[in-house]
Amino acid sequence: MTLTADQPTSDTSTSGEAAVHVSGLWKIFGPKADAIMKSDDAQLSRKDLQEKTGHVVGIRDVSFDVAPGEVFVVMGLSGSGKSTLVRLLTRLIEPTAGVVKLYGEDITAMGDKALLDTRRRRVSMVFQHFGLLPHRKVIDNIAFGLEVRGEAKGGRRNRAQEMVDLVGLSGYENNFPDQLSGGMQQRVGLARALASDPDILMFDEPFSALDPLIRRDMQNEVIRLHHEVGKTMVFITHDLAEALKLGDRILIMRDGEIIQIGTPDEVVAAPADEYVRDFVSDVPKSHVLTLKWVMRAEQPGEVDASSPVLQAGQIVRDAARVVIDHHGPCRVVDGDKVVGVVDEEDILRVVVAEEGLQ
Ligand SMILES: Nc1ncnc2c1ncn2[C@@H]1O[C@H](COP(=O)(O)OP(=O)(O)OP(=O)(O)O)[C@@H](O)[C@H]1O
Repeated sequence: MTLTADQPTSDTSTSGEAAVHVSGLWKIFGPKADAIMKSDDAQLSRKDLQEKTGHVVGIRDVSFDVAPGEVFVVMGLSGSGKSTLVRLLTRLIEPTAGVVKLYGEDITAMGDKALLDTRRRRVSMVFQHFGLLPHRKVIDNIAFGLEVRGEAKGGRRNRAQEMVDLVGLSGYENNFPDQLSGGMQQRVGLARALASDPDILMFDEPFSALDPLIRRDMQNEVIRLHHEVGKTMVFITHDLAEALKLGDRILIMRDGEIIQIGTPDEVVAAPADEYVRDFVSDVPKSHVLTLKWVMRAEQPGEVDASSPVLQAGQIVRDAARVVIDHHGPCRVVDGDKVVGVVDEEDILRVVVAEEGLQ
């Protein structure tokens, strides 16, 4: 979600119990992964390890927490390890080392039955290929997970109908998947994922196959649904614009490693290295940066109690009108405390730098 004045910047550390807790997670692909993990070879680069042993490092020593209700985006180029990571989060593939906890439950230590149960209760996945059952109507596709869970027919029908309405598919309940457009099929996928009322929704590049306008609609749909149902979301994408639009925080991966974790404005304003800088170089800064990145220290006497007040977390573009209309410095506050000032020039500097990009 883009940050607005009344949305606090999400903290990079999470207090209390995390929705997803990952620590020291590794995945090495190949028959001798466990032996490699215990040897010095684990320290080799992905390329060197592959050349020496034929094994591939999918994920290397990854740790992070996702807070309840957060939209956490994992982004990276093809081959960076995004799909491997999301599969490890539900143990669809076995980690070579490390711990994954979902709402405090250590799934890496569970037996098969407990794992299945936790997966069913806690998580729903939405994939790029919708995985709809072609011979079932929309409503029965949506109810499928509830059926597997053994819920009674009446209850699951009602729940599925609620989900049909929630994702805007009313009137299409009795259609078959191939009678729907790609965007509508993905809405069925979303409704099916939500039907079982999971704590966490995981999306693996769900909109990559959709054309740009439908894709934008679906991104807005995810934002709307997040406002309505408030679920924790882990969203995988290779598209930076999508990551910036949806993420409270973004994890950027390269070669199976974390390069940066930050809020959209942190990633754009303070890229961790050249790889991230390259990614964000085309981003229109005024759409992402918050006032905290463009404000300056207050000079004595330049603002007073009548100067407009703006929140440090407000997006530059959204604050521009107030600042420009005021014709003078405005106060920037974090909570009640004045933390800096901005004037027309500070805003224009960002906007003009952005013009230079085009
Ligand atoms: N089963 C496997 N066996 C061997 N190597 C694998 C396996 N699965 C993934 N890899 C390798 O692990 C690395 C990470 O792959 P992964 O699919 O997680 O990346 P990705 O970021 O999701 O890429 P894409 O966007 O193309 O799906 C790649 O080098 C890939 O070739």
